[in-house]
Amino acid sequence: MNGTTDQAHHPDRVWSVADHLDDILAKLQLPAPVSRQLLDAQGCVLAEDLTVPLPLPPFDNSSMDGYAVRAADVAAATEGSPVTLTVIGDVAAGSGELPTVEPGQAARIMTGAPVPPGADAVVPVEWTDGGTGLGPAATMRAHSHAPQDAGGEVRVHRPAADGAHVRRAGSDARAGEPALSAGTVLGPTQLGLLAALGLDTVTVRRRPRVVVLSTGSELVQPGEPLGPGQIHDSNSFQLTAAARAAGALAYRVGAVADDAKTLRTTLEDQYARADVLVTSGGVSVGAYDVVKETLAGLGTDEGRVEFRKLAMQPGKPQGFGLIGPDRIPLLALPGNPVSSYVSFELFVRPVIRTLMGHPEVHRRPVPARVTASLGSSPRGKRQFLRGAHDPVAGTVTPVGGTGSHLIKAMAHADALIVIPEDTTEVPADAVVDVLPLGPC
Ligand SMILES: Nc1nc2c(c(=O)[nH]1)N[C@H]1C(S)=C(S)[C@@H](COP(=O)(O)OP(=O)(O)OC[C@H]3O[C@@H](n4cnc5c(N)ncnc54)[C@H](O)[C@@H]3O)O[C@H]1N2
Ligand code: MOO
Repeated sequence: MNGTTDQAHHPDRVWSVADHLDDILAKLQLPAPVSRQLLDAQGCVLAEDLTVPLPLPPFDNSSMDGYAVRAADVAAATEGSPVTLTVIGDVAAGSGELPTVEPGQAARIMTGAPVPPGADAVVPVEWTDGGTGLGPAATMRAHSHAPQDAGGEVRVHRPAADGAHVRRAGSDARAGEPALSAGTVLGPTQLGLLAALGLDTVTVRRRPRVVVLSTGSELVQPGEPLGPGQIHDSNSFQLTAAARAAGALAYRVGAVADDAKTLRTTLEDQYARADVLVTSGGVSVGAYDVVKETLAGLGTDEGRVEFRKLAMQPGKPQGFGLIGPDRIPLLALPGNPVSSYVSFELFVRPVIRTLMGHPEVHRRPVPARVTASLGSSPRGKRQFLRGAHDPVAGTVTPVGGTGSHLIKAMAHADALIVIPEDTTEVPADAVVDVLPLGPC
């Protein structure tokens, strides 16, 4: 705040979900694209338009094991009156030197092998006697057992039209045409295409490095016994896993006690490896709400974190700012486990997706019919309930109640049910928006 009347940042302002999110996204700076080896780019977003450098396939090749022939030679072939051709050799996949097929000749050819000069069609081996003289063949004989089949004669029982069983050079992709456009998420098939095009590296947006730390003197690591008043730190695991699922490289820092100095030095230690900092806990109005105390009091050189009230439930108290010399975005989420997870979905996930250049920044809402009454919802707040979504039936069933401590119920839900600010009752069979929480 600048001391004058700044309505937008007045401490009493109640922020809408959309305004808080817009403010966060507007302050992000996209990192420069990087070059990555293909498999290191999996799941990343392409940062440049790519052009096909060479045709696919690079040369005319056979789609069948059989005989490369001149179509005119076999036009009259039938089983009763086969056409006999002289076999001039084998063309295997990877063959460099190719024989020329003259009239009356055939070259035995394997799937993927280049169609030799002179030939304009391929007759599958099943339409021939395979060189055996014994009627229709089911297969070629292995070269190691019957090397003589690379020569001699073959009887062709059926005609093959010009171009039959030939995969033309460039029939998949022509040199110079677009291969993939910037913004494409690189999955297995896209990486396969890049490899086929001969590219070994690709320019992508790098995955943001997200550092997650939880705060609270009551927190104990899983695996440790609980003392009086203690609970296990679940948020840092949940949020780190959620950051990974969103596409980030996420690092979990153990829970920090409610001590301003420790929190500050712990955060400073993370500056070098963080593109985004996420904290949980310590943001409400208690006497030990150390995140708020520490970050709200940062000097201007250290950045500024603003603590806000949002018109949402759960997730009312939120902090956001840019801190440290590199002005790293920091999102301070509320400590209640459901609140921190819902806040992650609504605010941190879009940050990660924006930084990685992802075309789908937001979860897409889908309509669903509620199978039971959702009860009352606070007026003026956007409420996010947990639900089990059945996309086939188009229904959603509430899981657990509204309490933001209900960790087990959340683990059994797969969607958030969104109740708009102006809705106060949702009866059974009403249609609501749900946000499915699937992997993409
Ligand atoms: N007088 C008021 N009290 C509270 C208000 C309010 O407006 N006035 N807001 C409530 C709301 S809403 C929320 S949400 C919480 C937010 O609290 P904090 O962010 O300060 O979080 P803590 O107090 O540290 O913890 C809250 C709750 O969550 C548990 N917790 C915290 N961290 C973890 C963790 N890593 N793993 C598992 N559980 C965690 C903690 O033990 C508390 O039970 O404030 C309300 N209070
Ligand atoms: O907003 Mo708190 O997040 O309701 O529990």
